[in-house]
Amino acid sequence: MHTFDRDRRQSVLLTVSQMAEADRLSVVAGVSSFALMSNAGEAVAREIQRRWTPRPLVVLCGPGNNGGDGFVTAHRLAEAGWPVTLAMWGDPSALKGEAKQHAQRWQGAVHTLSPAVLEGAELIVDAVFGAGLARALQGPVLETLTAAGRGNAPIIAIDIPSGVMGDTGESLGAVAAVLTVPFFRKKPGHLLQPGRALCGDVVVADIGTPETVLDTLVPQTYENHPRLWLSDLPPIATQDRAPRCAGVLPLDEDEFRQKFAFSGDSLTRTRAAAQSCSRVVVLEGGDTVIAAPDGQAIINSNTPSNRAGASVVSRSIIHGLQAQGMPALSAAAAGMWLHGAAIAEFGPGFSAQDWPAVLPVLLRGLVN
Ligand SMILES: NC(=O)C1=CN([C@@H]2O[C@H](COP(=O)(O)OP(=O)(O)OC[C@H]3O[C@@H](n4cnc5c(N)ncnc54)[C@H](OP(=O)(O)O)[C@@H]3O)[C@@H](O)[C@H]2O)[C@H](O)CC1
Ligand SMILES: [K+]
Repeated sequence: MHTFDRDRRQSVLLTVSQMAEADRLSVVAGVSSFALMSNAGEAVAREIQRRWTPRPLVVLCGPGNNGGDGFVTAHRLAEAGWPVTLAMWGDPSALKGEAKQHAQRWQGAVHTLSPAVLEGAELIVDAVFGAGLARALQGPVLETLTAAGRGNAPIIAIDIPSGVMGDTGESLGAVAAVLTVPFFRKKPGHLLQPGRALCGDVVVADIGTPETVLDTLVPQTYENHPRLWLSDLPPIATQDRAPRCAGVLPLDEDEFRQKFAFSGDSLTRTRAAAQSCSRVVVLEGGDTVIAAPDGQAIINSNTPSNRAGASVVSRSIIHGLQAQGMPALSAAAAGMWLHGAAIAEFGPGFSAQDWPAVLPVLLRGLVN
């Protein structure tokens, strides 16, 4: 995990402040903020056109750059012949920078944000707040998004559903999207619950951010993926009952609360626990977090999101891997990922005894 190679970069998660820094570094590297926003809004339009034929679509814009992206998406889809209605929360003349420039290119009306603008909508684009969410939704924003959530029109969120905190996945009034399009990399809030469930499908768009910005940012959080640990994987032996995992402390929510008093989101709590006990800690759940004492953390995204309670199977796998010399963080990440993949492949009835038969199938899938 300590070698920051090209493959592992694909799994990086950036915090809200790291993403802002990535934007700043992109500009230094010669990609303008105007271009980043064009690329962002166009990417969202493209993802919509890939999935739906033209139909009445309402874009809900906010007062910052998330709203700016929404103006670009609206502009691009209207150019392509879609019937687009745009509504904005806040005063359009107060928009700044590239959001203002992109808003000026929008030829249609700018309606005031209210539930009434949703009338007749068959698709809704949520571009109210993204990374800049600073407090709970209220007033017309909350009323309009709540009405959108109650209706039948699918919601597409630009960057992250408005109301989900990018660093923690906490919801401050968000409604569920069917599709979320973040840019460059995901943020922890796309994987931590309830954020993960509110995002629907997550499709990361390339908006021209140079990969080299990651050299400066030195991220510490990853989405679990075999590319993080495959090269550390030994042949596997398993135990048939839940063992003590020497360098790894796997805990479900109840066990965690009995042992630690940390509060906050699961990423923050697991990191704090790992640091305090100088071991790799796994907090099992629908958004399992694996954290090392040095601050590195991996969020597992292939476990069913309604999962709760301890898993004898994943603990057995972790123990088996560790017993064969796999480093603790890699063993914990591999164990959780392989368990999630096994459930997806063979169903929840899968047990530790099935493991020797299942592993080759999973490994073949990975190699292919
Ligand atoms: N690399 C990238 O990911 C890029 C992302 N882009 C897009 O930019 C947004 C982030 O833009 P930013 O302007 O920083 O933030 P927002 O648009 O999300 O919102 C900021 C404004 O919203 C106000 N705010 C925040 N929370 C609330 C609330 N609950 N109620 C009312 N108003 C709220 C905030 O007001 P303040 O008073 O707190 O200042 C701001 O006015 C990112 O999400 C992407 O969509 C770039 O376009 C391309 C690169
Ligand atoms: K949004």
